[in-house]
Amino acid sequence: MPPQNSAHGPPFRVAMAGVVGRLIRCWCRRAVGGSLKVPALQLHVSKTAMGASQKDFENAMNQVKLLKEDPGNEVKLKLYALYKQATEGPCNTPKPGVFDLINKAKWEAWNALGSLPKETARQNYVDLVSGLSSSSDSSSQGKPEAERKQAGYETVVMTSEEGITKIMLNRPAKKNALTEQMYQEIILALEAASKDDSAITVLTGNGDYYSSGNDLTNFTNIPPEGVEAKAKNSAILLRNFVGSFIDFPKPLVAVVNGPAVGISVTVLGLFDLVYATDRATFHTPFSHLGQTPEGCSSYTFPKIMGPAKAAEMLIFGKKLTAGEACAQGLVTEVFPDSSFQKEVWTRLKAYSKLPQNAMRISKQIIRSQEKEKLHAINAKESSILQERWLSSECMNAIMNFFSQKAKL
Ligand SMILES: CCCC/C=C/CC(=O)SCCNC(=O)CCNC(=O)[C@H](O)C(C)(C)COP(=O)(O)OP(=O)(O)OC[C@H]1O[C@@H](n2cnc3c(N)ncnc32)[C@H](O)[C@@H]1OP(=O)(O)O
Repeated sequence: MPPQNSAHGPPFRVAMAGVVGRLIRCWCRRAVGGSLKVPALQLHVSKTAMGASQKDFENAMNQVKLLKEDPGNEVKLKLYALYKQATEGPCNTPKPGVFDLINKAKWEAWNALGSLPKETARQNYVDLVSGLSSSSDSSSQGKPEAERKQAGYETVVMTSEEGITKIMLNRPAKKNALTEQMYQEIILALEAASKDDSAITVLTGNGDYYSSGNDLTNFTNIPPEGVEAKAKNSAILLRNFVGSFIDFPKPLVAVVNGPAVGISVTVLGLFDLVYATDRATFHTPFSHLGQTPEGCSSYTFPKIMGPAKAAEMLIFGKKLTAGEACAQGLVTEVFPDSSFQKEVWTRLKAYSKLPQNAMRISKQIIRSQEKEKLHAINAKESSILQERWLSSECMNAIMNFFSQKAKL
């Protein structure tokens, strides 16, 4: 008998029978479909392959997603083969049948690598992606500098001006819901911002929302390996995403231009300043979604606002106004919507002229006191969510959203 939260247990059967059967059939088609996918989309990473080159490997996997041009099937096959070799070693599966053309091509590409060591395959993957990225970037090099918009991002807009790097979530039609690509682009953007010459980094949203949190369609893109693998990969992505906020070395400011939901609220506890328009609201409907807190909020929220107020938000899903969030210490200051942008940017431009190194070192002294603890909490929250995502409570809540477009 499979466990209650198994992909093949009751929740899955309920979903199959439910009004969203069409959606599930679509998942299944994707799962057995013959399309040739670039392996970066499968974020499962060998746990044994740790160290600096593993980080390069993960970055390369993220870079593949951001390629502007399709590299073509030959290169995709090469990437696939190197990825498999780097993570699993020499080809270990039976050769697909003669009519299974795509899987046969993939198998042959992997098999052709023979006994190439995992480390070499990982290095070759990184080198291949680096070559692809630089040739795809070269097409944007002739852009006027005045644009100051940094190339390579599709779901966020990254700009640098007057000592401030701004990362703007850019899916206004979907309320800036965070897709997997968006999480990855934010990780990359934060990494780039941490190394650029700006004094301050800002995260904000385009349109009327700051962000509606995790894009619930993320849960519908099930890989051939199944829902357990999906949950595992999502937990890795979540952990990396939150980790890049924990480790961010410079002053980090949230310019909350409208309502914020879910993970876009929880990570606010890791920012140095949170400025909000009076139109903003702060909502963490985790229990409604059968989920549990992330973004280190199980630790930062009780610390910031006290355990009772934290419980109201994180357990009972109480939505706070900007004024309430400010009174509870989650928001630094609230501005009238009519003058929000002007007032906030004037303030930030003044701050950006303060001595950079002093600001950076001050931040690091503050963060260093609990960095390890935050990473441990992030790991724990991510692993608990990995289980939660497989629960019937969570699956049913997501089904509801898609079947009724239920508003929380
Ligand atoms: C891998 C890491 C995982 C980390 C996990 C994090 C947990 C969380 O973040 S939990 C929070 C998840 N978010 C939600 O539950 C919000 C769901 N959305 C809503 O409740 C509503 O859309 C809204 C209250 C945010 C806005 O309602 P409103 O009536 O103003 O606008 P809509 O017509 O509903 O939205 C416009 C458009 O955008 C789509 N959309 C909005 N938010 C999401 C979302 N989170 N996921 C997917 N899609 C979203 C909405 O479906 C509409 O799409 P269509 O125009 O195609 O209908």
